[in-house]
Amino acid sequence: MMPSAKFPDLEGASVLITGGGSGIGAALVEGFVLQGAKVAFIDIADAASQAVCDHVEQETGARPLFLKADLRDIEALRVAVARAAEAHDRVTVLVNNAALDDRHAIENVTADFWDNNQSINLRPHFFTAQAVAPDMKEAGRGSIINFTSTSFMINHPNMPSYTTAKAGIIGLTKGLAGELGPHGIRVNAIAPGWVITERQRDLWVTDESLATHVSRQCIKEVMQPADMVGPCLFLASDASRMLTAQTLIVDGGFL
Ligand SMILES: NC(=O)c1ccc[n+]([C@@H]2O[C@H](COP(=O)([O-])OP(=O)(O)OC[C@H]3O[C@@H](n4cnc5c(N)ncnc54)[C@H](O)[C@@H]3O)[C@@H](O)[C@H]2O)c1
Repeated sequence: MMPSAKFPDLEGASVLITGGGSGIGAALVEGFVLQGAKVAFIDIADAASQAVCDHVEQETGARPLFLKADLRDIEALRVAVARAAEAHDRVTVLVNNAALDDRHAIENVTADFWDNNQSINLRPHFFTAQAVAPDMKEAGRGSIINFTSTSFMINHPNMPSYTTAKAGIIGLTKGLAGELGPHGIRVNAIAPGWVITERQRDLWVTDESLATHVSRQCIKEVMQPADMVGPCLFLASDASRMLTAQTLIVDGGFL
């Protein structure tokens, strides 16, 4: 369920989201559009992203801007950021959401696998921030929200490269917050617990694993992508004006 809260300062704001073509990112696209923001999103998946645009337009009457790019390609990422600013004015809210949570056994990880994994799960977070920073500095304000994960806090097995990147995102968040704070730019992270997206259902969820997980949450409900929207809007808006360099854990009280 989308949050009922309204954040008037987000109306007309230029928002850029990575990985908006499915899962949590698609919910974020819709959530910001519902606030009246001008939303662009970067994704590699064409058909899924067009479907998100169609759905959001049908629901809200406003069509988000889909920018097809592979975030591993820094030059393509820079072009996409520039196109978002051209279309919607300078980006003042950046949400680094895209990721790849492929499972991997330690003994099978090659240097190429490791580098490829980091080039999706950690590296773009820096380079998108670098690309939007000049415009945010000029505006004298900005909010950058990086999606990390509770997976590394709960010693999640089977994906050490992913969990390494997710831990790194917190260091990056703090480092950027210190550097950009004097310009009025805030940088925070959101650490979701288990959010049941289509991909989770297709690949990793079993009835048993989900029931066990939910039983350990304080709130005994399966988390949905829309549950990430409210915390993200709050961090994007001036309601959180003095909140920076922090990580909001949104896990239903699992930890
Ligand atoms: N779903 C969960 O349970 C969960 C838990 C903790 C953290 N998170 C974090 O929340 C964020 C969103 O997760 P999700 O589950 O919705 O992910 P998802 O896998 O469902 O969606 C990720 C999106 O990123 C896009 N993407 C992947 N690689 C890309 C690339 N190279 N270039 C451009 N786009 C690319 C995909 O096409 C997809 O649309 C991620 O940062 C994830 O680590 C999710």
